[in-house]
Amino acid sequence: MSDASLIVRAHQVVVAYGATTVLEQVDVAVGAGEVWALLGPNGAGKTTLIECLEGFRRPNRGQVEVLGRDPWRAPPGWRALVGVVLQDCRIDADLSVAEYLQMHRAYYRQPRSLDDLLALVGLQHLASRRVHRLSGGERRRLDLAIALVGQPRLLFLDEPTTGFDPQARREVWEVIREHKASGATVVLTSHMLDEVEALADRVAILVDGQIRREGTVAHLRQTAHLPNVVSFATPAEALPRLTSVVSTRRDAATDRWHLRTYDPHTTVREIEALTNQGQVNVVDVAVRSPSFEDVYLDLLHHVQAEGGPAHA
Ligand SMILES: Nc1ncnc2c1ncn2[C@@H]1O[C@H](COP(=O)(O)OP(=O)(O)OP(=O)(O)O)[C@@H](O)[C@H]1O
Repeated sequence: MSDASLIVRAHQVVVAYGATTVLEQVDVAVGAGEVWALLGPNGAGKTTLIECLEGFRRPNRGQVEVLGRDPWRAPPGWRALVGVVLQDCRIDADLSVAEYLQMHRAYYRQPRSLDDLLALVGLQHLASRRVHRLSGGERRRLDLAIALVGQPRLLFLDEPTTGFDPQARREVWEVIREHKASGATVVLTSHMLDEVEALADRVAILVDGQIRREGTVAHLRQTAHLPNVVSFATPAEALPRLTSVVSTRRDAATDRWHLRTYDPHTTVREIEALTNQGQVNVVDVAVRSPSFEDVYLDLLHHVQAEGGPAHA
């Protein structure tokens, strides 16, 4: 990726709070139209890094360039190109949803229409509701609408769907995908791994102030190399040995076997063969690949065991 195509670039960024260094020579490169997700345990330094990219914090050392500018010294026009949904947006104003959005629309030369914004986040029916009377999830939707008022080229989303019901989460994912489809770039921070898997083109894992793993979800899955689980129900209390299986476990309460395997196709064929030979009577075969949460936890475990920095 050439530097010219980068929307977000950080080079050797260092941030310290007093004597404690919380970001250690962090590099970031996010291209136009990408959804880049930043993961990491509590206290890893994610918010600190994102604040540097948003221009709310000045690194002690290193360079940051976002949309071609140093965010810390960027001109007012730059901020209009950037949308931000913070983790905890407190809105104290005694305004209705529509009035609040209108107030934000006034900051932009070419804002989205009010109707468009309300429809985008599903708040049409609450346009006249006082903002302070919104539920947590409804307020979060308003936060997203505010970030999208100016049709930003770069959108920062910090835990964007906290407090959303499952249907609302999917709707917001669609909004984010549509925004990306319009050519915008998204920087996402979330502890919800299904959300990250659904949205992110690339994922970076920050641990103790260093990006220790980075890549597509598929790449990280391969790196983790976790087994699949083939499970099925059978009254049989013992199974013949299957060559493709790493380990087996029987759940006596449900008469269900769980077989860990790196080659689920072969395992399923081996089970079919046993059934055809009349050796066991197997029903309800299911194959489960590791979730992205399993993958993340496994990578984190390895990173923490390694101690020092080691990029995947
Ligand atoms: N203003 C501050 N002064 C001193 N220490 C701070 C300050 N802000 C954050 N820290 C510390 O810096 C470290 C990184 O904090 P940061 O908020 O960036 O982590 P995070 O990865 O966003 O965590 P979380 O997932 O819990 O939101 C933490 O140990 C935190 O306690």
